[in-house]
Amino acid sequence: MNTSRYKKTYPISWEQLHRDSKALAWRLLELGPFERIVAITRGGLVPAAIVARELEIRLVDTVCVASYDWQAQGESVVLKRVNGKGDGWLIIDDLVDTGKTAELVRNMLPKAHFATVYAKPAGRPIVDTFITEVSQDTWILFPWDSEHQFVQPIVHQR
Ligand SMILES: O=P(O)(O)OC[C@H]1O[C@H](OP(=O)(O)OP(=O)(O)O)[C@H](O)[C@@H]1O
Repeated sequence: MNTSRYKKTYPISWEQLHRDSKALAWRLLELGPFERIVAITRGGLVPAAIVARELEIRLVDTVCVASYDWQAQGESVVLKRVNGKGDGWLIIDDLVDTGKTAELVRNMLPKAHFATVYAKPAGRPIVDTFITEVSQDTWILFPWDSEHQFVQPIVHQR
């Protein structure tokens, strides 16, 4: 595991994720209509469900991408594709970081609108719409990857 590129952690609660995904839906409302959502697994699944609910989109597909080098963001492999050019489709992911995943999926569906909830500077140019930017050296800790636990008072954390 290579954690060296992260200096900060940005923990996100379920409530915040819900709120940010709804903010994304509000923005996408202006840019649609979209006939179908393509969620990038696995991180895109929860935001895609929220956006699908808010925009009343009932056609939801998945593109399944696995990166085998957790936190180091090494090679990504497409495990499942969808066919089509993506005209009028909406691709949803939780995060664009280096932009590698987005590039893969954009090549697959060049006409689709690409939206993420969070974006880091390196990946930002490749997405059409996002809500919150975080710095490149921040590790976004999603609610499905974490649980509540005791922490030391901050005076003891230095
Ligand atoms: O811009 P990139 O550097 O490609 O990183 C962004 C991708 O990384 C995360 O997925 P992850 O590889 O953690 O897989 P998971 O969603 O299945 O956990 C996230 O959900 C994006 O798909």
